[in-house]
Amino acid sequence: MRLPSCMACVRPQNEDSENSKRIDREIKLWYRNYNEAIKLLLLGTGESGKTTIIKQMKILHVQGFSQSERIEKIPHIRHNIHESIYDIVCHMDPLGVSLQHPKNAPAKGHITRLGFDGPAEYDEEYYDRVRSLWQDGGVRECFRRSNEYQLIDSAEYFLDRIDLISKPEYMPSDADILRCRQKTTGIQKIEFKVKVPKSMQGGVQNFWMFDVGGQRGERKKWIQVLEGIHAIWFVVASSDYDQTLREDHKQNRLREALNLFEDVWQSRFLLEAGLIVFLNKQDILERKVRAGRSIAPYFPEYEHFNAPGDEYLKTRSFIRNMFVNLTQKRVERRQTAWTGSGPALGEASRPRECYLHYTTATDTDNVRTVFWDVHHLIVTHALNDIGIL
Ligand SMILES: Nc1nc2c(ncn2[C@@H]2O[C@H](COP(=O)(O)OP(=O)(O)OP(=O)(O)O)[C@@H](O)[C@H]2O)c(=O)[nH]1
Ligand SMILES: [Mg+2]
Repeated sequence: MRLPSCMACVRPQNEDSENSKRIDREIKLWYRNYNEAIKLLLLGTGESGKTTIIKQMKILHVQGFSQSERIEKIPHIRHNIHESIYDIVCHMDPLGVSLQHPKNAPAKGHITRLGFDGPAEYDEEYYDRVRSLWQDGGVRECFRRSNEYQLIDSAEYFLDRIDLISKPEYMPSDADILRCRQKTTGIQKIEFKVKVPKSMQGGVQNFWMFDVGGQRGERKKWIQVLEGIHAIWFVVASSDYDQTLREDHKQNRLREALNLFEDVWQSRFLLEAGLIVFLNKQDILERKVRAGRSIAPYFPEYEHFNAPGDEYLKTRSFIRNMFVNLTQKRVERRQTAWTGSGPALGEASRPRECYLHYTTATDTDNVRTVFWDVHHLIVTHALNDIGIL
């Protein structure tokens, strides 16, 4: 890591050695304070779970969600209900799926006419329509085929809770906030403090965690936060193997994650940053695979892959393996939409390592465990960088 240029000019000319030592001490102290925070950056494609991890950091390391923050989420949660039912019913005709009960046709027509934005007011009449549609076998059939169109992951979670959410006194729980889907645009930062073990100089360590939007149109903003990052958490929606991107209906979501990971791994801006991959959405992956939806039609290489365990364990090992393989490929510095072009700056000052974890970002206990596993690694990496360890 380089000294900031403002620090390079504090050393006076013709200093005596005592003075020099004092100034060195001051610089080191100043440098410590200046770089006090360990900077983590969450990267990954759209809907992989980056913001959900930020929310977990708020639950685990800040004071959680205040009453006013919970109230702020209510319109977004209600809109998640609307966009879920809207996207399902709008895809029934294109997929050739009919309503089980023709009496629900007026409700379907009404929801479709409301458009994506939804009703001006979420009243009892609106919720009754959504409720009867969600109980219709045809709507469920179209929901089961949601990998063939774009539907938020929390659709079932919120549609199942419509009775609770429709109440005037409804207040979102932590679980509801973790499930609420709002696309990130721009860059957001959360700061928190974590105790450092005594074996590693003790005290308290500040963290700054940056969250960026993962959809293609958002990635050109990433360059603004790459400088001085200690570790990247690269988040992958492992369950997306049979889905296509919202922004490009021809591109498989998991393939996009693999391509993006390769760009990040090879980026000359991130050579010194530690890299931790979160193979996220394990709960959905397990459910899908156990329901008989194999990864093989989308990734034919799976047929030749051998690993112990049942179909789910084998699938998750296969996905892990695809990411590990990319870290073992020869480095080819490439121009990408988000790093621009320019000369390579040389290789990293130490061998690069990549750590992979299976995660379910909506599960606070799981994120707590994974955070403690990676925390030790990140602190070591960062303290090494500033010459403290
Ligand atoms: N079931 C389940 N849902 C998850 C998991 N991780 C994230 N989600 C849900 O997936 C949706 C997308 O998550 P976000 O955290 O908004 O994704 P993101 O990576 O920030 O997406 P962008 O902001 O578009 O880049 C949200 O509704 C989350 O609740 C998971 O492990 N399991
Ligand atoms: Mg986000």
